[in-house]
Amino acid sequence: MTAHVPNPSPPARLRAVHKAYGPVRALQGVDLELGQGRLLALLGPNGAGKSTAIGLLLGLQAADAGRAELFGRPPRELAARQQVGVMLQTAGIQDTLKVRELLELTRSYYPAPLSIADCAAMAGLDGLLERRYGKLSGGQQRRVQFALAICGRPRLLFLDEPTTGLDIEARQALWRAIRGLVADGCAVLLTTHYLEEAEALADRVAVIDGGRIIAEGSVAEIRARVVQRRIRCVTALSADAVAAWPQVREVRSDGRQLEIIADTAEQVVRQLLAADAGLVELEVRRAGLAEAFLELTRARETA
Ligand SMILES: Nc1ncnc2c1ncn2[C@@H]1O[C@H](COP(=O)(O)OP(=O)(O)OP(=O)(O)O)[C@@H](O)[C@H]1O
Repeated sequence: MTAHVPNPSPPARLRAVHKAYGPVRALQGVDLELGQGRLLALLGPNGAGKSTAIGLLLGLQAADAGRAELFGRPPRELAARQQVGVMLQTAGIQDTLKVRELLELTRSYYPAPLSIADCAAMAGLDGLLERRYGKLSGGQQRRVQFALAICGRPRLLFLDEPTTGLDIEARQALWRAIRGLVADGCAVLLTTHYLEEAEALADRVAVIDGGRIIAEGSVAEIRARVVQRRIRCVTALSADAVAAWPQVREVRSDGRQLEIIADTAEQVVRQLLAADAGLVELEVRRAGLAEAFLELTRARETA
């Protein structure tokens, strides 16, 4: 990597941003900061304000109050834009062009782009360069979109649902490429509905709901907001009987297995084993990011 003069301004920052569309208050005082070499996952239910936040950072829309900055500059400035790569859900890519032509065109906007061979290797485009974009499968098009996002050697990358429609192998390959970019110092803002994707890639997670950041921290910190344990087993005990025990919050049965959500595991497991000597397939796991996310957003709904 080239040595950069230390720059105190983070790659992306929203400061006390408000944005309304008529009566809809899409963002209500949002602060967000993404540092160099970091991956921030922005999570939220439909309509939470994620696209609006990204739109402001890309300079596609203007804030009603507060500021959006890229590298300390207004997002529309060319110097800021030339350091940014973008993979949005609405791609707007000319589908009569061949993949190689698309890459050449996009590379020409940047001062020091990657070679076509490097883009193809990083995005898994083997054998696709001479194909027309419009004739590719959805997953192949997604990989081309990723190649176009990274071809300018960006220091800041926006990835909006990057792995939607990719098979497991292609998803893992993309995750490897994203990790490589972050290790090289690129800052990445990721939105995803796959919480295991955020869990696998993010240093930090910001949960947005109703236009406000309702939680922010490392994956472990967000996970720790939910202390629950999930206990699974095959038992002769009924779901109703177990649901009445102290520390048990919820019990579900699929007809074969019970799934018990509890505040702590030990006491419930002891009680299960004491009550059913024939109990098998016991499994205890802590809540993941998905459960934490659901609990956080549900808590806001009922607040
Ligand atoms: N151009 C617009 N005109 C009017 N309302 C809009 C417009 N764009 C977004 N909204 C509204 O603003 C709110 C935030 O929308 P936004 O698209 O930012 O959410 P999101 O978190 O990206 O949702 P999704 O996960 O569904 O893409 C929603 O209530 C949405 O209906």
